[in-house]
Amino acid sequence: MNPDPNEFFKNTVLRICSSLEVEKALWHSLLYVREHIPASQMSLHLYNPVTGIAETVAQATPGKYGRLSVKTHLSEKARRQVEAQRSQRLRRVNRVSDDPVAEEVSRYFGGAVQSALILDLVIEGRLIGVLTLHGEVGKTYTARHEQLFRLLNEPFAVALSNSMRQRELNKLKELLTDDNPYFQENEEAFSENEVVGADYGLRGVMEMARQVAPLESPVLLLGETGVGKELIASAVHRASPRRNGPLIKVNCGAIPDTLIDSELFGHEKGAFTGASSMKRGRFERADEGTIFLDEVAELSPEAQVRLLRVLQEKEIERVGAAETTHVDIRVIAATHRNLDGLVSMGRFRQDLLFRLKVFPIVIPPLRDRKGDIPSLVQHFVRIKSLDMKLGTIPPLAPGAMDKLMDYSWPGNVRELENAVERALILSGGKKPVFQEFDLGLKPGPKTKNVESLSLPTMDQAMADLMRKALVLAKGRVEGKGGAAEILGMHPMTLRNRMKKLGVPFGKKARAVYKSSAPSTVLNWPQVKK
Ligand SMILES: Nc1ncnc2c1ncn2[C@@H]1O[C@H](COP(=O)(O)OP(=O)(O)OP(=O)(O)O)[C@@H](O)[C@H]1O
Repeated sequence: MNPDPNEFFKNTVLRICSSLEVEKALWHSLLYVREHIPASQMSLHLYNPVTGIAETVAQATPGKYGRLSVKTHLSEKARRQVEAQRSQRLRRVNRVSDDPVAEEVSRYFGGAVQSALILDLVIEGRLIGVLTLHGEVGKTYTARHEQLFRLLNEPFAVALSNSMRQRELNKLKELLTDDNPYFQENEEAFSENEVVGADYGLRGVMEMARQVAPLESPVLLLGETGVGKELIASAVHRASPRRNGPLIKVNCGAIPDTLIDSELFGHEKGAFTGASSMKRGRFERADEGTIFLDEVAELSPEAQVRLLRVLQEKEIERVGAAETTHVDIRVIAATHRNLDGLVSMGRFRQDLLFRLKVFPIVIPPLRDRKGDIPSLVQHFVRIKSLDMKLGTIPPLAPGAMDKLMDYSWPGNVRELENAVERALILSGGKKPVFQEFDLGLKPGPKTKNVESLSLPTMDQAMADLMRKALVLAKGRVEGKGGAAEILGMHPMTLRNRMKKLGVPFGKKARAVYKSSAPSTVLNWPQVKK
């Protein structure tokens, strides 16, 4: 029986308004809609044209409904299709697989052989999301079905838009309640972001940071404690397309083993004693942004396995949850330890190291870039004087800078920062003479707080050489000027050795080698003698 369009519209709107939960409203609507249009499933999607991510947020079948967050990175072809079909707001397809966008989005749910009606939800010319109705196998939709379905644009656009607003509010509420310390950390990271020495002692580092920032590749920051690894991580995030997303820091060494799962992956309500409400983990909080895993070498073997899984699958499982959640994250890891050494001692997983060490950046210690000390001192004097409301920015006492330059700075930039602060406090802001430097700072022994490293093994030295050859060959293994030719080896033998030693090569790695200027070759991690 053909329903009167007005009746159909009115009755569906009543169902949409029957619940504040968009997934329940979708289900009620489906039960009514399928009395007039053949339908086995209805789903709601969002699309972000900047990231190219389509997200399925709710889905209903006659038997069940659910709120979801299943994200699909659309291929280039599908993204072009989204743009091309802007003028055609309703699409009727005989098989879901005939439509490049629907095919990719529904891959996760099956149903590629069903017919479908796909409606762009638009209000005041703005695309809010997409409503999809899946038919039954073998039954195609008619122009009449299309005409009825088109009527659902406005009510569903309003329902989806309200639901998304509510989701944003909940996210903010969570951030402000259970995530307060991280939120503050992030705010700080963004306001104090000047990298002193970017054009001088840290020029090589910043060049590498700039090269890798626009890519999605993981970054591994290596260097002694206090050299500025977190600062560089923040600089990479800010220069990346994810800059508007969160930068979530995890100090892997500071979380007790018993809490690490729930901290990183979150937990469901009632998952264990004390879990009185659902909590999102830090990976989930970093969704559409960057996660900074500081002191990554301190993770327990169990946590390393789970981290590897997140890096491979881009999925996490909250403690006590039956389902997995997709996360869209970029990983920056840091450590002051010698990860290769830890791998050979069996304390760090080799497969995890390969995943993290796609693009290593070594940050040199302060004693190796003394030229940065004057500008760092000036920088810290300025910001600390402002913090302390001294009302003036004091000059250094004569000779103080020479003493600062002579010192070996085992604690690196953080130690220098603290020394400046102490000197300003001692001088009381009146006579800013930096007396403490005269009294306390004697040139120390040339201490190195980086783990003492023995001679490289043959394998380490070979792997290092291969990476350098790949940078010079812009990632090409074979052919004229390729890494095999540079090293005087047969390409097949080189590939086998690189596989064995875990040196990344091939299409994906090529982009990274290509974007590394030959001048950065020397910045690959060196094994110190
Ligand atoms: N190049 C720099 N310019 C300005 N400030 C810097 C620089 N490098 C480090 N700092 C400051 O020194 C302090 C230590 O830096 P940061 O925390 O980034 O080091 P880290 O290597 O991550 O330390 P850790 O190994 O202890 O985690 C911070 O206050 C940071 O702002």
